[in-house]
Amino acid sequence: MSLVTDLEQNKILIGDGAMGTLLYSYGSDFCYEELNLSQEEQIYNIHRAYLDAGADMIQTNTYAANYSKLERYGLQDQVKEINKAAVQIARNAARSKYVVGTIGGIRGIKPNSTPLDEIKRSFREQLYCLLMENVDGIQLETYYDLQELETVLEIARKETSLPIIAQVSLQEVGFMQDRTPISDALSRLENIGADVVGLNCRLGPYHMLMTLEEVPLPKRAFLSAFPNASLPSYTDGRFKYEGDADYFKECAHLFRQQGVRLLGGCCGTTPAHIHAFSSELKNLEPVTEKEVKQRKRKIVIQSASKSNYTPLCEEVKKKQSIIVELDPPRKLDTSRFMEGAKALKEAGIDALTLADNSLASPRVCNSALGSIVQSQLNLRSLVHITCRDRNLIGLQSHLMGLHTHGIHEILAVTGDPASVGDFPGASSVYDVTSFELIKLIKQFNQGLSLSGKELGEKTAFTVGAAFNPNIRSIDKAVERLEKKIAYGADYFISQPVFSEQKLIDTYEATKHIDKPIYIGIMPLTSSRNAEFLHHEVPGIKLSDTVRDRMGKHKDDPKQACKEGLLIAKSLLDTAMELFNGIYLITPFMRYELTVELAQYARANHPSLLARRSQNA
Ligand SMILES: Cc1cc2nc3c(=O)[nH]c(=O)nc-3n(C[C@H](O)[C@H](O)[C@H](O)COP(=O)(O)OP(=O)(O)OC[C@H]3O[C@@H](n4cnc5c(N)ncnc54)[C@H](O)[C@@H]3O)c2cc1C
Ligand code: MET
Ligand SMILES: [Zn+2]
Repeated sequence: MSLVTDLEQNKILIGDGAMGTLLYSYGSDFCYEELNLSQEEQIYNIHRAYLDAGADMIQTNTYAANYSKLERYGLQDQVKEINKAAVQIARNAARSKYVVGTIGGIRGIKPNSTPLDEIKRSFREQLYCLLMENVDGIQLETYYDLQELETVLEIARKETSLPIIAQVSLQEVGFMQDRTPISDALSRLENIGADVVGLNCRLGPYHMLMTLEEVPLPKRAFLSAFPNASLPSYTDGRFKYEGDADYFKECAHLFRQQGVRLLGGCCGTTPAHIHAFSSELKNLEPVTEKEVKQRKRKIVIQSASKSNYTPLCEEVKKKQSIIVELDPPRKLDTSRFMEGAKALKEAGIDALTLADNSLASPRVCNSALGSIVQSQLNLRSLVHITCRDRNLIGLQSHLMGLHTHGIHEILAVTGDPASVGDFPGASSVYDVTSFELIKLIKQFNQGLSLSGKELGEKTAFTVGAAFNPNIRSIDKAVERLEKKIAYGADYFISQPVFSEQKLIDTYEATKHIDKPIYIGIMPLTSSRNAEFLHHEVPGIKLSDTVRDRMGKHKDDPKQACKEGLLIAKSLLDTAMELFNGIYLITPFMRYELTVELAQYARANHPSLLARRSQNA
């Protein structure tokens, strides 16, 4: 008799429930799979408890017993011992019941770049260890990434004719993380040769049942479901699941009605949940027909404001343009900031850029100010977003807020680490890199959140990325530009450049790049400012001539400032010969300096002037 023949003979089989969360509830907090070696009896007792509750099939305690996951505990060299012990314990407990060797997905819910090659290596090793022992089948479970599951299932199918159960985890009702409908995912797994296809983990019966309503009965496979007990709560520093196993009694019938033939539990479930399933379904046959619900197609609409919005990067491709950074204040009074924004608007700039807590110190929220600037001054705002201050939840909520405020221009940057700022103990989040942030923003333009959830509208963001031409090897910086383009960057904004030769070198190194580059120009305000930048800011080097020129006015702040403006104007002239975009950086809220530079550019560079009169 095999598991599959049992299923073929119109039986509903009951699987076991959670292993990991049960061990956690008993106080284990290390590597659950290691317990196969050190706490054999405890694992045996858990298996027995599930069997006594009515399970027809149990899983080996090997969910994470592969190289990639054991490596976190320094146990990567014990893959064989751990899997071997797991099967032996389960086999002893199961007696005549089925034992399946469980292998869990490696890629989690967070976008995870564990390469497929590593996954394959890790998977093969664990699979061989399990197959060498006496298992009745293989259970592949908790796969968020369909590509990963398809890859490992293909391997497993070639290696064994034993029954294979292949289960994905829901992202939301009806869908995988990459927006593949669950019905398509399960049919692909069936086509690769899985004997049982289904769902496990992350969500409970409610979401799984709604999903299964849209899933037809597979033709050559059987359906399985291993729901979580509930959503978890976090209380007193511990994760907890609702313990109400009676709820699973009613659910058992609903799963049966959806055509499920193998029913077990995942996180938070206990022997009591499995008993609820088994006692309700004991004498019932599975359904052989079902009505499948068709999902209503949602229409994703283009953002209302997109139709009449011309992105900065489109404008700058045609004519030169100037954007100016004016950073939100560190204090609550925003009057000088607003005066500056108004003066810059009058000087004819194309956009105001607002940093995101630059140098990792808190400032008035740039999106709040950016929104006020747009609505009160009718001046385009370009807000910077760092990966430092917001986790994936905060980042996405922030993007939705920007969209709501009609802000479409974003500069996506890593962000100076918290250690350089006013709160060195604060955490630097970095859930995503600047590359991934660019991609995430572009996904919003498809109307999808990071996890593939529909946003109901497409955003109209254009994404700038940072470019640092001041590093020693310009080629490396250019490589990063190319990579950022591959991730979706529409244009670049550079760190300030302080030498004409550097401008020329930068032009030469980037002239093949077909995305606009805004070259940074920042007026020096004093000799001390020049020396600080030269000596203390990574990557920035001033030429001797510039330092000498500023040094001559060490004791005369007014003259030093004038000299700084002269230097900036000269750099501006060169930059405007070479680049279409200019990015003026306002030092210390001294907007009169960037106003003067913007006016100078207008007066001295006809192409910019021409565009102004065209727009007028
Ligand atoms: C125009 C502009 C605006 C900025 N605005 C802000 C802001 O609002 N708030 C803020 O906190 N910070 C801001 N920064 C600073 C920025 O976040 C940091 O300078 C960051 O280290 C570089 O940003 P990035 O996203 O381009 O980094 P990336 O290019 O993604 O680089 C990420 C990491 O790789 C390293 N790296 C970069 N180039 C190379 C290379 N060639 N080889 C090897 N490693 C490399 C970097 O040091 C960094 O640690 C801004 C920078 C620029 C240029
Ligand atoms: N079967 C595994 C366990 O219960 C599944 C975990 S899903 C994160 O430990
Ligand atoms: Zn689970």
